[in-house]
Amino acid sequence: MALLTPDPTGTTPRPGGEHVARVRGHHRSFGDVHVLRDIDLDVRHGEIVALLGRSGCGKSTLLRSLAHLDPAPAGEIEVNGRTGVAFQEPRLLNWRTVHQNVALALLNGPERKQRFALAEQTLAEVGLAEKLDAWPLQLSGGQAQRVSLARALVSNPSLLLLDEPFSALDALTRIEMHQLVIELWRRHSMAILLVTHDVDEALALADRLVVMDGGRIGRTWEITLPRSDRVPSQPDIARTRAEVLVALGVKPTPPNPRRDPVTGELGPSNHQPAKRGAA
Ligand SMILES: Nc1ncnc2c1ncn2[C@@H]1O[C@H](COP(=O)(O)OP(=O)(O)OP(=O)(O)O)[C@@H](O)[C@H]1O
Repeated sequence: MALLTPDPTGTTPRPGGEHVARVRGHHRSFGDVHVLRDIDLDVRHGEIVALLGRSGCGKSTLLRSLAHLDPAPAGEIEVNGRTGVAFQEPRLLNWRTVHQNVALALLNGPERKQRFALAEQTLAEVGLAEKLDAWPLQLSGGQAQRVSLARALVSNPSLLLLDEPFSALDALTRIEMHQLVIELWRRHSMAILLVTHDVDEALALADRLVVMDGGRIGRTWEITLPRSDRVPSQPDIARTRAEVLVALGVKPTPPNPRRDPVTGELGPSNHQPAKRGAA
């Protein structure tokens, strides 16, 4: 049975229940290939869940089901309220301005003036108030991804779905985007489901980490520390990081003793090669 609750009109009130999304027994095949098997997943109101897994394990397929982008979902998929989606590529319309790109996400919603006012407000939230009239091709990769975030947020979703939205960005821009996501999450009281390959990104952003393996949900870690305390609690984070990597099939890294370049012996060395001509 497919139980879908899309909200194209944007009129569904915020639900009082515990879960913003609830998936039960979801499976998905493409021809003979079973990509998702018997998936159960809950996303609670206001939490950030990171979905990790090796390439091809079915993360994007699950996210597409939650975003109502899959025409053939199987099992029970219930989403309370609106969803917004941002993908790895910004997917902007190059023949529309930044302002128009964001306003278009509200096409089935309020009247034109309000659509553009909401788009302007959301673009200001992502730091692009000055770029309303810019064309997508005039933007940097980070700016384009901010527009994509604004487009996902403008309808005030209760569940923001992010499919590796920062993986193509440079490291510094990625850190800025993480800070932006946390700011937006605080302001918009929404839940976020983040698909990522990056364990450190997941640890930096998520309240809960879910690992997928072979089309199934595997282990889950609750990050119980308040977000503000997360940075000082490095031992907990390091342990979870190591466990997640093992769950992803990455062998634990052995200690990395330095091999003395001259003697070949293992262990830290302050050996300085002798200067030419020294006695
Ligand atoms: N429309 C489709 N038709 C046929 N096969 C598909 C389709 N969409 C996805 N698949 C297959 O389903 C599997 C899972 O794809 P999916 O994109 O969900 O994986 P993923 O975990 O998100 O991978 P990545 O991390 O590399 O993005 C892959 O083998 C993919 O080839």
